[in-house]
Amino acid sequence: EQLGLTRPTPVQEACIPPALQGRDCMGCAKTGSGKTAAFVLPILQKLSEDPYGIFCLVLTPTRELAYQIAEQFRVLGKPLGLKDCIIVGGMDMVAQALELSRKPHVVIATPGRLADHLRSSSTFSLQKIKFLVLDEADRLLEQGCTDFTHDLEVILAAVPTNRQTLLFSATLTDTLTELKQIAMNKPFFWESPSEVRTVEELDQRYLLVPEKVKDAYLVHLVQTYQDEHEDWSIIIFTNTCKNCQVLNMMLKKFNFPSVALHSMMKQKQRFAALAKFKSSVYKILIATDVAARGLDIPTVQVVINHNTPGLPKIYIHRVGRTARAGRHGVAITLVTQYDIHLVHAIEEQIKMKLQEFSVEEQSVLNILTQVNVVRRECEIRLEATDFDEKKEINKRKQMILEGKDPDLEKQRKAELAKIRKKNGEFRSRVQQTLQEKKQLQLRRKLQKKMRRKQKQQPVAAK
Ligand SMILES: Nc1ncnc2c1ncn2[C@@H]1O[C@H](COP(=O)(O)OP(=O)(O)OP(=O)(O)O)[C@@H](O)[C@H]1O
Repeated sequence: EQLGLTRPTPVQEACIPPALQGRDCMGCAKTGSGKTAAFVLPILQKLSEDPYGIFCLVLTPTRELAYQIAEQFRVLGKPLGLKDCIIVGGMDMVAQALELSRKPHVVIATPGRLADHLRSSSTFSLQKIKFLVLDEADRLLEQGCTDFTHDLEVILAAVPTNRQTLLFSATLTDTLTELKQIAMNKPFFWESPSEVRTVEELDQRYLLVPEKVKDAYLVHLVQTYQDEHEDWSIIIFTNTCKNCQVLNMMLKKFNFPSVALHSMMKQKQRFAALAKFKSSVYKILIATDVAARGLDIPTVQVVINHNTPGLPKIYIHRVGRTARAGRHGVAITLVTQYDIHLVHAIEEQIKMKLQEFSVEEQSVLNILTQVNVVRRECEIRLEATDFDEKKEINKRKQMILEGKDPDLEKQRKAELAKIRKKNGEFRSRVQQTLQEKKQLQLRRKLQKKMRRKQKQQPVAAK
């Protein structure tokens, strides 16, 4: 009541009772529908009945999301005097180990850093946890650009089997089989009943643009929003860290209040950028998919996809950063001639058609040359800062911070690739042998049949 939550959302209404009854739960509900409170509330209820630490472990794919979930635990758990602890990469490991040893009630972690702690320290134990939560569960199991599977193995080996497991996401269905191996206790499964996979309050548009004039369209869209709206904030998603950085430099050149968020930034810069965007110091956040999932920023009215997402799932999460908790929002996807098949795949998945967004072409043409010149200038400036080289250095630094040896990691990856290649070759050899055997059997059968026929023919002739 104090927080203005007067009625449960459908996913809360469906999943809180079975969670309170002690059942494992898998909740698949649309973006912005209150999945976080759907697991936080029953956990707090159970914790209040039998408080101890470490009572619950929440895993989530990004560091920003871990802080956001912790915030929800803090707000809802304040009357209980809840003690939480956030374990994510890019932050001081010693301080984290100390916090873990103090037995907080709830640990909210990204898998990589938590697995590192488990490998390297014996100052804490997850052996007694009652709840294991995987938020954005499908992402945690995917082998995407960040592969969590090895770290998950380490974590799952450290938690008890008699725990209660809660899995949530807006896109669970592709990974159901894998998820059931984690929520083993005949999980209660709930999926929002609507066929369309995005929220009704979201106006979904596409804008067909030639690749070379994409940025001019982007500048035009942002300018229009700035001119026509008083209270506005936009997230622009782009495909790479470098593009994210260039676009931010470019929009700044045009005096737009923008800030970037991507994985090549230092963690402190990432948090600062997000905090300033949340508090509307900056009205535009340019981000890679590190911001695609889970972030709950109610003021975001527009999402612009500077590139069409390659996977419908990513589209669903990106556009879900607006139109949250019953609010309205717009998502505009810039589509080039090469991306039309991607839009079709998205439409097929979300079960609805995107509508065309109309733009006054002349206004775009008027700024085209200027935008392209500014973009080129920004690219040259960025190249001068060794951004690509930094990427390599950052990767190595990050690994060292996480207690890994970069060279060993490289070697490990190469060996893994070798094993995968060998396995692939072995599989194809087996398949080939099987096929050859099949053909041989078929040939033998045919020969037998022919022989039988030949034997019968002279008899018939007689
Ligand atoms: N019962 C409720 N009534 C009103 N608002 C709610 C309720 N429960 C949660 N909310 C609010 O809805 C917003 C979205 O919730 P939340 O971030 O949990 O969404 P989500 O389903 O996890 O979305 P995503 O799939 O994008 O991660 C939050 O600001 C939260 O405070």
